[in-house]
Amino acid sequence: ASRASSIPTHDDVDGAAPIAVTERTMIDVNPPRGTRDFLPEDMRLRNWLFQQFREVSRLLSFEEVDFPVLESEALFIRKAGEEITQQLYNFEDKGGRRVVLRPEITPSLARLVIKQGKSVSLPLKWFTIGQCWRYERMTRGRRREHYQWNMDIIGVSRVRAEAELIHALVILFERLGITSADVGIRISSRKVLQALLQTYSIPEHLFTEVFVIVDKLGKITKEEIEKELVSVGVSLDAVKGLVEVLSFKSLTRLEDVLGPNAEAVADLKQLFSLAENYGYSQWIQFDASVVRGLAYYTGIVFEAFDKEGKLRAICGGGRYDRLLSTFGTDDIPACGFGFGDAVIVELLKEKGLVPDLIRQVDDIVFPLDVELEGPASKIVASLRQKGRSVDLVEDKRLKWVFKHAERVNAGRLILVGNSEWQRVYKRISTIIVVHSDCCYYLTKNKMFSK
Ligand SMILES: CC(=O)Nc1cnc2ccccc2c1
Repeated sequence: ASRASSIPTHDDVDGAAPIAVTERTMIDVNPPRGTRDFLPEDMRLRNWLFQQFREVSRLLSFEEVDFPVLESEALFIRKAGEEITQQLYNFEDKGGRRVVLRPEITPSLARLVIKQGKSVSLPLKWFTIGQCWRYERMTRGRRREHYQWNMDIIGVSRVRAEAELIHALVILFERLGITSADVGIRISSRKVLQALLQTYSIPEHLFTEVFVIVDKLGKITKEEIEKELVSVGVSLDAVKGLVEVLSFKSLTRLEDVLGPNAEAVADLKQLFSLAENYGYSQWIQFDASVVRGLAYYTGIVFEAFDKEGKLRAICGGGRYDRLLSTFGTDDIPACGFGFGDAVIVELLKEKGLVPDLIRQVDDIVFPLDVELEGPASKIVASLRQKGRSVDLVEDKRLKWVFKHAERVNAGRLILVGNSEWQRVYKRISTIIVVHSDCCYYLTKNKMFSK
């Protein structure tokens, strides 16, 4: 909590005549619940991470796009019971419109693709990094906002698209110094569950709800999962069958159950074969329990996880071939992933991989006399003109300036002096240079280097 200033009020000072006090209470200097400020050090890490995201996007020849954080609520109203739609940061604006702070990026991307219609040629490979919001009861003390890197491929129906997206993830992890011993990528397909639900003749309109419930595997108990499945109308023996297949970790076992012509098996085999050629097989594994919690996935789904099992999913994604048609246009195949800025930083800290991002300044300019402010300004202007970052310092003692030069890792310290100073520092010209690799200290008429 912020320190409130303590001004005596009437009751503090007994007996005194009431005095008019202008209550100077401090505003709460903390950001809203569940949100963060970024100090320079935090911002250097965030910018470094986002620079990695951008560089990987460039390597995959994705183009950057952006959307408003504020969206129409209608874009996110879905009836599948997803946590994300039950925590909408929604409100009515002054025009009486129902709006939200977006909880995810994909629906905005779908909206823009539809808006562009024929004016964009497919396939599209778009990426963005944007803040997403959720309104969580603070009981869980979890954050209400995070930044997400999203990569999406629109207009490619073959699993080549998923293979490309997974390549992006592998490149990103490798760039951060993370290996396949630290992180794995679990891959499955919603067509696995779909095929099973059909064998148990469960009606299609239940599929999405079943997916969202099954995604809670590992987060709630099996009994609760079974109870929720039965409550949406899945027969008990179907539940048993589902849970059994969801424990599969081998494609051949899956093929035994679904048969060699199952689409799910063909897709996954093709994906694992492409992975061989990309050279990232050691990063991926089939795991039938991966369903992901978003209602709109229709095919391959994947998520990256830390092999020590200490953290929540690092990122996740999948194919969503029906989303655009639910927004009223013809089917356009699509797949993508979302990669949050929180878990990855926790992982980097765990692995000691957080880079040492020091503050850097090329030059510090310090006029030694107040009447040298003018000449100092000329020096500053010419240095900045040359593209050097310059920190102009004034009203400080020289001792402080030297400390500051070290603190900000200055390449050079430029003291602007005049003839008097030359007499004082006999052997020193008016320009004293502090090199980053060795500092020159000045004591009374004597100079030595560290
Ligand atoms: C670990 C973390 O901060 N997760 C997080 C934080 N804020 C969100 C906001 C919207 C949607 C998902 C979110 C997820």
